[in-house]
Amino acid sequence: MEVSLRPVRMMDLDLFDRERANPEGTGEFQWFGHRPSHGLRREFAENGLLGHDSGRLTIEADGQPAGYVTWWMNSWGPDATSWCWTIGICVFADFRGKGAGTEAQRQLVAYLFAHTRAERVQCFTDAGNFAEQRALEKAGFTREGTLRRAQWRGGRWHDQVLFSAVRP
Ligand SMILES: CC(=O)SCCNC(=O)CCNC(=O)[C@H](O)C(C)(C)COP(=O)(O)OP(=O)(O)OC[C@H]1O[C@@H](n2cnc3c(N)ncnc32)[C@H](O)[C@@H]1OP(=O)(O)O
Repeated sequence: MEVSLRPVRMMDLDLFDRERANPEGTGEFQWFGHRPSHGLRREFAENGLLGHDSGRLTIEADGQPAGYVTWWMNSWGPDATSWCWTIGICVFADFRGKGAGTEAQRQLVAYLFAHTRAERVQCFTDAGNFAEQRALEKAGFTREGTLRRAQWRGGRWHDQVLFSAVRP
């Protein structure tokens, strides 16, 4: 499967909404209940979802929109000197398990190191999300540790696993 990342187009927003509408679309580890979509549309109108401190690109697989990757700024100290990117991903249900998630995250890390001065790209995922953990390892991320009871979802707390890639 040919995987690439490209800027989000207006028509992609409906696909994102469709995928965020229920747990089948988001996957069990990303379902946090119903959430508004107007913020995403407002941001799209403002900057095409390519801001200086966050961004989103559409994943294309064999020319079809197949999901999206996101990134946003986090800091482990003063913002000016200790910021890094945290990334997220959703591969649409029909495209999962075919390598798109691995390749999209590999390409996103290369993109962020090429176009920003980040030293670190990090990512956290549910302790039970083995598909994402495997995809991250295949994409070159290193497992750093467990964040205990860090995320509230589905009526209880969930451990998260932290991964990172540092500038080669
Ligand atoms: C940082 C975050 O954003 S965390 C949230 C991640 N997003 C989600 O969970 C949303 C729903 N899911 C998805 O979007 C996708 O399934 C992703 C992003 C998690 C993974 O992308 P995919 O394209 O499905 O993964 P890809 O096919 O590249 O690789 C998955 C790997 O996990 C393995 N895998 C899948 N399910 C399991 C499982 N239950 N246990 C162990 N390994 C598994 C696959 O076999 C494959 O490894 P392999 O190539 O060695 O056989």
